[in-house]
Amino acid sequence: MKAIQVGLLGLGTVGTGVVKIVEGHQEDLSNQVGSPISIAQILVKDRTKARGVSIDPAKLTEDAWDIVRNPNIDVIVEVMGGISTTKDYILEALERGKHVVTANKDLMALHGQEILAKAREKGCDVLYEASVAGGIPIIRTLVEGFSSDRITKIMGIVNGTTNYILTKMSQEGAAYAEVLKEAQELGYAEADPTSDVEGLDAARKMTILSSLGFRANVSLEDVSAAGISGVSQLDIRYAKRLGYEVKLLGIAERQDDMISVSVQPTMIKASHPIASVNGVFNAVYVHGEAVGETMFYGAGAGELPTATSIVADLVAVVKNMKLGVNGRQAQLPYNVVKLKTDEQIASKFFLLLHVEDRAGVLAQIAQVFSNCDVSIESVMQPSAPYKSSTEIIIITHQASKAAMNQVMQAFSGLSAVREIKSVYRVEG
Ligand SMILES: NC(=O)C1=CN([C@@H]2O[C@H](COP(=O)(O)OP(=O)(O)OC[C@H]3O[C@@H](n4cnc5c(N)ncnc54)[C@H](OP(=O)(O)O)[C@@H]3O)[C@@H](O)[C@H]2O)C=CC1
Ligand SMILES: N[C@@H](CC=O)C(=O)O
Repeated sequence: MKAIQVGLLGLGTVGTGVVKIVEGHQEDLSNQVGSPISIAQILVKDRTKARGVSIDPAKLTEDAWDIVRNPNIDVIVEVMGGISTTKDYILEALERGKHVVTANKDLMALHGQEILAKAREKGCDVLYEASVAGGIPIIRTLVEGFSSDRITKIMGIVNGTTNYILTKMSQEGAAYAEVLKEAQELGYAEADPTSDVEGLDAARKMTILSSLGFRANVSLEDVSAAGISGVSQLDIRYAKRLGYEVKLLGIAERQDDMISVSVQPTMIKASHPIASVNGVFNAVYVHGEAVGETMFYGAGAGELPTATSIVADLVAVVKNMKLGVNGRQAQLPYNVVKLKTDEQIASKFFLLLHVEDRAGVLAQIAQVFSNCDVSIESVMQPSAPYKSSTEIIIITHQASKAAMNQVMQAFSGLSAVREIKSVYRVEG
C-alpha cells in the first residue's frame, strides 16, 4: 500500500501537533483512508532549533520550494503563516496538482477566492477547517450541515487569545499585559499579537464564516473591526453588575440580500450560552431560518486542538483522492449581497459617561437621546463601591448605529458630558 506523502510547511505550535497526531494515530488514520500517511518533508526557518517532537533531521529543509516542487509530495499542509510568499507556495503547489490543507485565516480571508479558483481549475482540494475556531469543525458544519438552510446570523467568540485575556481579567482581576504574555507563551497568540487584540484575526475569521454561511462574496473590507485593548477593569465590573459579560464577538447578520459583519467587544447577557465560554475556548452560535438556534463549542487555539482539524482535513483529502473527487468542494460563493448601512444596523448599546455633578444634567442627556430618536432602557448612577457620582451608565433600547453616532456627536458638543468613557454593543 503506497503511503500518502505529506509536505509540512511549518513546525511551530500547530505543525508540532500535526506530527504528533499523524504519528500517534497512524493506525487509525490508515484504517480510515486505506493507506499510511507519511510526513515526508518539513519546512522550518531554522533547522538547528530544538523541537517538541523527535524528527529525522533529513526531513527538514529551510527552502519551501524543495517541498512545493517535490514530485513525490501529494498534499501540502501549510502551518507556517504569512500571506504573500505563502500564497505563492500554495498556488504553485496547486499548479503542480498537489492538494492543500491550511490553518492560515489571514491568507484565506484575503486571497481565498483566488486560491479556491485555482484549486477548482486543477481538480485539487484546498481545505482550511483549522483557520477558524481551532478544534471546532465549524467550516464543515456551515458548508455541509447547514447546506439545506438559510443562515441569518453567525455570532461567535472566534479568537482564543482575547477570550483568554478577558476571562482572566473578569475572573481574577488580572492585568491585560500580563495575561497577553501568558497567552503568547501558551502558543495561542499570532506571531504579531496585535492582530489578536485589535480584532483583525477575528475579522479575518468572520470574513471566512460569513462567506461560507451566507454563500456570498464577503471581503475583509466589509468587516468592521475593533479589539479589546480599550476594555478596562471598570467596564468589566459594571458589565457584571448589570448581568453581562464583556466578550470579543464576531457578529454576522443577514436579512434578504443585506448583510452586516463586525467584530467588537460586546456586552452579552450572562444568561446567554456564549457568556459562559471562557479561557481559550471558542463558540459559534448559528441561527438558521429552518433550524433555529444552534451552538458549537471547543478549544479555539493551541497545538493539539488545531492539529485535530488539520489532520481531519488531511483525511478528507485522502478519501477524496481514493474516490477521485478532489476539487469538488471548492465551491465559489454565488449570492450577491449588499452591506447594510449604519441606518440599517441596529442593537442595544451600553454607555459609560463621565458627567458634570449638578442638577439638570440627566435631563439634558435624556434630551439628546430623544432628539436622536434613541430610547433609553435604563439609567444607573453607580453607588459604593463605585462611588464617583459623576459616572452614569445608560443602556438603550434597540437603536441604529447611525442614531448612536448622532448621540455621540451631540455629546461631544455638550459641556455636561465631560467624557464618553465606553460604548459597547449589547447582545442577548
Ligand atoms: N497557534 C494556534 O493556536 C493557531 C494557529 N493558526 C494558524 O496556524 C499557522 C501557524 O501558527 P503557529 O503554529 O502558531 O505558528 P508558529 O510561529 O508557532 O510556527 C510557524 C512555523 O513555521 C516556520 N516558518 C515560518 N516562516 C517560515 C519561513 N519563511 N521559512 C521557513 N519556515 C518558516 C517556523 O520555523 P521555525 O520553527 O524554524 O521558527 C515555525 O516552525 C498560522 O497561520 C496561524 O495563524 C490557526 C489556528 C490556531
Ligand atoms: N491567535 C489565534 C489562534 C487561532 O486561530 C487565536 O487566539 O484564536
